[in-house]
Amino acid sequence: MEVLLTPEEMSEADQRTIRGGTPGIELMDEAGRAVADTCARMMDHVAQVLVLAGPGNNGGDGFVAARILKKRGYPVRLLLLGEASRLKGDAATARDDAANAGVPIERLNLAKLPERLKEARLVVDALFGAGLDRPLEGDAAQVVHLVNERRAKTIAVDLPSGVSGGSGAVLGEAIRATRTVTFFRRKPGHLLFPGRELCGGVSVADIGISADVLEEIRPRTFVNDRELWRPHWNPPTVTGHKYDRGHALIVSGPAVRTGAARLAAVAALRAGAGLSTVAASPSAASVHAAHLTAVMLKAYKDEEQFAAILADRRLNSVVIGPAAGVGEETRRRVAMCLDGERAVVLDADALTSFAEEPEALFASIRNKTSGGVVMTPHDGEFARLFPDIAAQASMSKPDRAREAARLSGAVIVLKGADTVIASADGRAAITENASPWLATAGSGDVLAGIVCAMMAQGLPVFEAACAGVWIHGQAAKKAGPGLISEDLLPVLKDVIAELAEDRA
Ligand SMILES: NC(=O)C1=CN([C@@H]2O[C@H](COP(=O)(O)OP(=O)(O)OC[C@H]3O[C@@H](n4cnc5c(N)ncnc54)[C@H](O)[C@@H]3O)[C@@H](O)[C@H]2O)[C@@H](O)CC1
Ligand SMILES: Nc1ncnc2c1ncn2[C@@H]1O[C@H](COP(=O)(O)OP(=O)(O)O)[C@@H](O)[C@H]1O
Ligand SMILES: [K+]
Repeated sequence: MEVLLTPEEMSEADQRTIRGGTPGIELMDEAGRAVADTCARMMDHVAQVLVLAGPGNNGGDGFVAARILKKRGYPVRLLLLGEASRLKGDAATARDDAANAGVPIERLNLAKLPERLKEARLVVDALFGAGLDRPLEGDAAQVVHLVNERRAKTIAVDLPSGVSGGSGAVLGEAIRATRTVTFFRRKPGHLLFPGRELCGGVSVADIGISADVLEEIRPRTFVNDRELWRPHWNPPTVTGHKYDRGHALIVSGPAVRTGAARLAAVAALRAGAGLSTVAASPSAASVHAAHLTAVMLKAYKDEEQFAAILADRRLNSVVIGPAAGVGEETRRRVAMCLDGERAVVLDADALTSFAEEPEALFASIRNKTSGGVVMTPHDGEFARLFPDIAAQASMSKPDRAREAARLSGAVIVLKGADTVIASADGRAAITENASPWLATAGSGDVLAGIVCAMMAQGLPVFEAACAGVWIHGQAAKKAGPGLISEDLLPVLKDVIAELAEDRA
């Protein structure tokens, strides 16, 4: 399980380490050394390196890197943004050490920068890191613009300058790096877009901070990797029964919109639910009957018959929403699904149907005494249900999802290229295994089915949602470029097989 540290948590890790007896300058020396090592690895021969240093400790790391590279025989030049007299503490010490080692240090001059960039084979961006607290403008923005325009090979120290470590947002203007070297642990901004795209490859350097500090800091943001939820997933036992793996129920849309429910129902079965059943109106059921094999079918004429299907408690996890239709009928069915012990995945039209009265939906979710609820909105659906949270542009995606989880009581899967899963207890996981080929019609329906299957198998709700999103991403990798959502279904078998092997 990989934890991510917000800039505030990282600063706490630094401070705890310093209080524990490691001087800050030692941490800075290690950070700068890691940057210098990366520079050396990225150049096949000794050539000119240009270090751009900012006014804080990020700049301090740049001074250390310049000093070490100089000692190793690299021609180095350092350009300082702002006045040397403003440097404080460790950064001021690092500057003096670099000057004493003979590093040529100049004040950064915009007019001369293009020429300096032309001379350099590699640029080190040590302008701003975790301390970025407002948008870059003026000279700082100009510097970034000129570096990006030059398309020079660039190593970012900690973060590409201009990228927020907490949210991945670009504040004003940001460096497009070839590689980013960060320290101790990755930050959310390395995984969240647009930051992720600007980092290039990310490496994490050990700078002498002990993992013990994490016990005190208790980070709440994680990478959605396999380790996060794998301990909760089990392959079938030797003498297992299909009911041991749960029974997924997928509520279908009308006769002309049945595909979404089938995608979810087959996905649920493939993702390991012991049984999967589609519930449909008689006209929709006759369409399904021509297509379904291992998935079962139950027709219902009216609300009473729908209630009779729900009365079977073995159907322990339900998906409602894909192509369900927006309106009162869907709202009523959602309320019926929530009124019980089973786990519920609310997707697509089940979310949009409550755009006018989200509080009613949240009340039904909060009233639920057992069985988890997962909501799987994309940004548009999220803004319909949580307009006030969506309007807070400066809030990070994990914080938006956390707030929505707190408000609604559901686990929120906020979809996209960097899907975030968050729960009301404050945990949030960021996904990095998705493929852009998932942006295709019906892929969300497949995801809803997989998440439903994970809850049917008894995973706790947050872990079930994380597992579902991860498995969806792995399936896309296996299906490969050009996939359509139906292609995700057969390859789920391979993803599940690998999970099972992994344990063995
Ligand atoms: N002892 C420590 O705490 C360590 C810190 N390290 C480095 O220190 C960095 C954090 O250092 P700092 O907290 O000093 O922060 P930064 O060096 O990232 O930036 C802070 C400085 O930039 C200014 N600033 C912020 N946003 C600005 C904007 N938009 N335009 C103009 N000026 C702006 C601030 O007023 C402040 O002077 C990390 O990213 C990492 O590179 C590493 O050396 C490891 C040890
Ligand atoms: N650019 C992207 N990169 C990776 N995954 C993506 C991208 N765009 C969308 N996805 C994923 O594809 C799925 C699309 O779901 P959704 O928007 O509900 O579409 P649909 O309703 O067509 O099924 C989600 O799991 C989402 O996270
Ligand atoms: K930087």
